[in-house]
Amino acid sequence: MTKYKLRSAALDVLLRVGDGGAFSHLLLDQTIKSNQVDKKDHALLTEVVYGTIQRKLTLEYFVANFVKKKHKLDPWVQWLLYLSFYQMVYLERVPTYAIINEAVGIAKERGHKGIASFVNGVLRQAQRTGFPTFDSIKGRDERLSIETSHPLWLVKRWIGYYGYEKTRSMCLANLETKPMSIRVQPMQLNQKEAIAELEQDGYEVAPSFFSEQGVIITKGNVLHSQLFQNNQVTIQDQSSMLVAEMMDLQEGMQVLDACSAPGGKTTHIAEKLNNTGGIYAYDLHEKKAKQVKQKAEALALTNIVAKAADSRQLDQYHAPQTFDRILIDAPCSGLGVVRGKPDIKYQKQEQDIHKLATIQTELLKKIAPLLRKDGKLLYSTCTVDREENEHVITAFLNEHAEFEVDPMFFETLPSDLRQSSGISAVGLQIFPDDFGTDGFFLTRLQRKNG
Ligand SMILES: C[S@@+](CC[C@H](N)C(=O)[O-])C[C@H]1O[C@@H](n2cnc3c(N)ncnc32)[C@H](O)[C@@H]1O
Repeated sequence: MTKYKLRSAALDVLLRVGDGGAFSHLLLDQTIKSNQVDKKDHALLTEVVYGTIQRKLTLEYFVANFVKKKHKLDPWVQWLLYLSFYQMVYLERVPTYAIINEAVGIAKERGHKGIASFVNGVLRQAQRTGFPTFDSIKGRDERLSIETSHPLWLVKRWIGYYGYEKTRSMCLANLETKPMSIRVQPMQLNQKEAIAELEQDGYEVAPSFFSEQGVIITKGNVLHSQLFQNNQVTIQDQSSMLVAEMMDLQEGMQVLDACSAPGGKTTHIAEKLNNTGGIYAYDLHEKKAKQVKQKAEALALTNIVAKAADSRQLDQYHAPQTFDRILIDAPCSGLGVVRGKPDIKYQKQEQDIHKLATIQTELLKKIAPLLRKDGKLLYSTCTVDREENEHVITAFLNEHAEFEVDPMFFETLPSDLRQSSGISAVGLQIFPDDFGTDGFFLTRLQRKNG
């Protein structure tokens, strides 16, 4: 694929993400497949698409500096300018003349000569004068919002919760590339063996302290490795791996996974049970339950029953105090994973958080009675927001005097996490700038005297 076609494909993805709201990682995978993008070009296409979305607010600010009536431009012209500016500012290895030539070619093909000459003029002016700094933006919060490309409401919300310095640090971390991590299938090999095999194949890797099954990939595309192709490892963020690690699982247990699709944590739980006991894995729709079944099959795990149901109604199928362990990996705003899924930060609105907090509270209220007397319930989200995390737990505990946070949860955390600034009386908030992982919240509840 020529570099020109590659950028044209990137523009198609951006247009659909920008205007249709489709998730970028899914669309990118489809584009790579349908355009038969060479393996060597995957990285550039991915970088241009993710980088442009990641920096969208900054790029809008740059474009507004050169084009007075930006809103009058067709969306594809706007995105072509963002895409080109992204490369000019952040991709030093791509020569500016090539970026301009290709943008002009795309503009000619999709529009007409007039648009091509407009695009040429804008890009050449930026090349001549350079890009504006952020100093002239009035207001500290506004400046942070544009400089790090996080919506102003989110910046203000995080500052309110965590202070300016922490917010700035999180916003900057969200612009960096996160190393991929994998979870080793323990019935096939262990962390040490996986590390040895990957190193032998030229990967640079390190063990994760979040999970004895976790391996961090610092160099190399693990999707191309034999271990991944043979289903001996699965892709999972380290924070997400901590969830099953903190469930205090033992062989033979009966487990409920109330929000299970696509099955990352269900299969981890199944592995920790060494394929014994039983896991009821629920999610809202048949299609989602199928994802869990497929993941279980791929990893040769047979202790999972995946079903479609609204988990707020599980009392119809299961008697009170049935399960040894329960996981509520709740639907959430996903603000802890914007580094890997940058479109989330523009799609989510503050009202979504309020709605999600209501669902989370309902899930907890309806599911907690299914926990056995001496059982443990783990609540987690992949978001950084007190309303969905600490406040949901606090409100639940205020209304359910028979439950408490399990003090052993804190004592059994990996030691680096025990020192973390995200520890509170009701759980652990992992921030995206703390350990190079996704932002996550987790806590463990039990019945008092349990
Ligand atoms: C954070 S995701 C779960 C990720 C999953 N635990 C994993 O590790 O792969 C939350 C899931 O909750 C599901 N969900 C939302 N509301 C639900 C409900 N009322 N009952 C059951 N599942 C629900 C969503 O469909 C979504 O798949």
